[in-house]
Amino acid sequence: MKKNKIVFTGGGSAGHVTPNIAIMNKLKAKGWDITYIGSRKGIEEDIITKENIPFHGISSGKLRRYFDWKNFSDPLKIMKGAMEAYFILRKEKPRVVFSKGGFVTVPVVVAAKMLKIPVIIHESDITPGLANKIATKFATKVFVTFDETLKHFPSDRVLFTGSPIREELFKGREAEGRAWLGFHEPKPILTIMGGSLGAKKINETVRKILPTLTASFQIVHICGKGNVDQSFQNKKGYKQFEYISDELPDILAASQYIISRAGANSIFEFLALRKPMLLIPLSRAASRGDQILNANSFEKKGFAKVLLEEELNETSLSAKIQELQKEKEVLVGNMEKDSAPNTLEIILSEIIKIAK
Ligand SMILES: CC(=O)N[C@H]1[C@@H](OP(=O)(O)OP(=O)(O)OC[C@H]2O[C@@H](n3ccc(=O)[nH]c3=O)[C@H](O)[C@@H]2O)O[C@H](CO)[C@@H](O)[C@@H]1O
Repeated sequence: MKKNKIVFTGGGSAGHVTPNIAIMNKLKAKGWDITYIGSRKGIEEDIITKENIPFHGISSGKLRRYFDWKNFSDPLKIMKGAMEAYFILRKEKPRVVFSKGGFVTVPVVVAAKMLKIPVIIHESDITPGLANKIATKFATKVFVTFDETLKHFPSDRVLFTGSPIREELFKGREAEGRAWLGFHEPKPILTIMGGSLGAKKINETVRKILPTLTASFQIVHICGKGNVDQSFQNKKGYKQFEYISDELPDILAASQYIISRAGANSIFEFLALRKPMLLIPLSRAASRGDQILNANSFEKKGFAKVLLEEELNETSLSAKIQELQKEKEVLVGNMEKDSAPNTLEIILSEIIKIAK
């Protein structure tokens, strides 16, 4: 077995990748050697190679609980992925595989189990996704972001850690953010983030009320790959991006308000940065409803306002933004009182314990 090697996996959307960065950077600083396995051509390849971490791409397929013609071809892709993962792990000989979820992780954890390599998984959402449900069967330990999630996993293997947040996010500089955006007016900045892959209905509704919005705010709109609308490119006080990487800390530092999907990692980042947020969770029609639970938990704790996608239209969005402005101080006050666990320390010490 090679000394000090840990393999990370996770992908499909940025939420299954960015928390790994927080942990990998800390482990690297402690002298651990890190390698990543993700899907070929997935969002993870770009994000991870930018971090200078060796990346192995494998074949991956989606697991579905509903009929789709791809249900015939995807199992073959998953089997191919498992074989590829098996040979990578056999060569890399890590002490632990850390899996952040997403379909690509299933073949990796299966291969790790075959090679008797301990597996740790992290579940970000209140209820476990299908990939993590399967992966749990092969896991030595399961970390969870929400304490409400503890009941969904075997009590002897689950640990409440909270959400690992990249350190860079706390180093944002407001003035640099405003300068980079070219926002020089005193109006507050409202950042709209439709999840790491974008959100069509949020994008459309925002653009419909843009004249009203830009009268009160300067708008940063992260709309997802292929969703930038060229007809709004020269609109004053409105900047669109497909995805923001290195500049995100500065932009969040410059933002007074956030409108976002309720992806677990994003909302814990906004909480840590004390940003008043309006959450528009992905609907049950398009998901298993995990974001609705995430959003409801944040609303109940007084950290966020929530607008359901089914109720999203120009009028409801405008009204909720006004509520957000009115309740800003209360929301920030509640966030200030939150005592988050010492996530990175807990996670690092558990990983190292299992790796030894
Ligand atoms: C459509 C879908 O299945 N969404 C799921 C996915 O969301 P998604 O991938 O959108 O994940 P999150 O909102 O949890 O995290 C997104 C991450 O990407 C970063 N980011 C985002 C946009 C950007 O321009 N730049 C950037 O760096 C955010 O700071 C955050 O760290 O994983 C989450 C965590 O399991 C789930 O809660 C979501 O339900």
